[in-house]
Amino acid sequence: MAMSKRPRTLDSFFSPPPKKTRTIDSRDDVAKKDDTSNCIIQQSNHQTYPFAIPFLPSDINEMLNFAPASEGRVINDQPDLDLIYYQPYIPKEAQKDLFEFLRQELFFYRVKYTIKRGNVETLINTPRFTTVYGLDETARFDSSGAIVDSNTEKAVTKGTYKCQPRPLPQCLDHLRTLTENATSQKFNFALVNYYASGNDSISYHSDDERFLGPDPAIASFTLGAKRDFLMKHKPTSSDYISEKQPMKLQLASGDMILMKGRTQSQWLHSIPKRKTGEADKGRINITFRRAMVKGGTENYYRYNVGDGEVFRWNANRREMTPWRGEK
Ligand SMILES: O=C(O)CCC(=O)C(=O)O
Ligand SMILES: [Fe+2]
Repeated sequence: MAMSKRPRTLDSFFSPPPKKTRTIDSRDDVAKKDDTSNCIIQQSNHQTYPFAIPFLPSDINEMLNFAPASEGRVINDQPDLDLIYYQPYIPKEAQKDLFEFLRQELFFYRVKYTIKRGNVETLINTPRFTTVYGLDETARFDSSGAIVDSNTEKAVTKGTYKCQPRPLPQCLDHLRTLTENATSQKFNFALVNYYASGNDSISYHSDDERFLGPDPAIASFTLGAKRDFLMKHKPTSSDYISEKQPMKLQLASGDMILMKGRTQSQWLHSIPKRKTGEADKGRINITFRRAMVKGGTENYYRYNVGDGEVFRWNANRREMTPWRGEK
């Protein structure tokens, strides 16, 4: 991770055109000549990406050197609750640019899947845009973008994964490294949600899947619109107040909440639908997590990429539109 620690200078973005396209970083990160402006665009690419994702612009990158922008506040005054709330984590000057960069440059999905309750199959339309990058601890991407076993370093055999895992693009990998350093936690996945309006939401759930191991730490970022984040204790025989009266955090752009300890095993969280206003500006949520086994990888791609069409932000129409291979 030497690359992400060194502040990148303007030079590496606007240097003379190279003789030929050359590989800059591990995986398929490449420097490409942009014919219109005659400058070098560094981008992350991989055979699984619908399109390449530019590196973080150098000004955003430099502003992120000042993250975390505030000290984390511990919230553990309720049974089993264990949070650190950075209000904000992303410096003020970088919040809007980072939000707009990620909304413009990432590809998203609107995942549909069926669940079976007893004998009835129900079609679920995920009420938000999603995307995911990463691989569980049993494997990693080598410098060519191939998946290799973490222990043997040998390429995993075809069919080891049913899904098609994707490496984190540089822009998310950089934020991951910063977050790891600030929290002393390790992460191998970035899940991204885009809530286009108050009609997009996530219902009460906990991220307590076995593939995360016991008491997982999850770092959760907000960019863009402010949204209410509700938390309530799971039902117990102790009848805690927090089982019925949810706690409300108004997550604002740049905020990060680290959920750890017994938070996932004992609490539920949600982003409820909202009628109008602020939410229509759109909100990005990024969660960094650490999946321990292959089942985690399969689960994350199934529910955050799925097999439907690709969406991309359309700056003219100011909405996510189906992407059909232009650019
Ligand atoms: O959007 C958020 O803040 C929460 C997202 C979330 O809980 C999840 O993706 O598991
Ligand atoms: Fe969650």
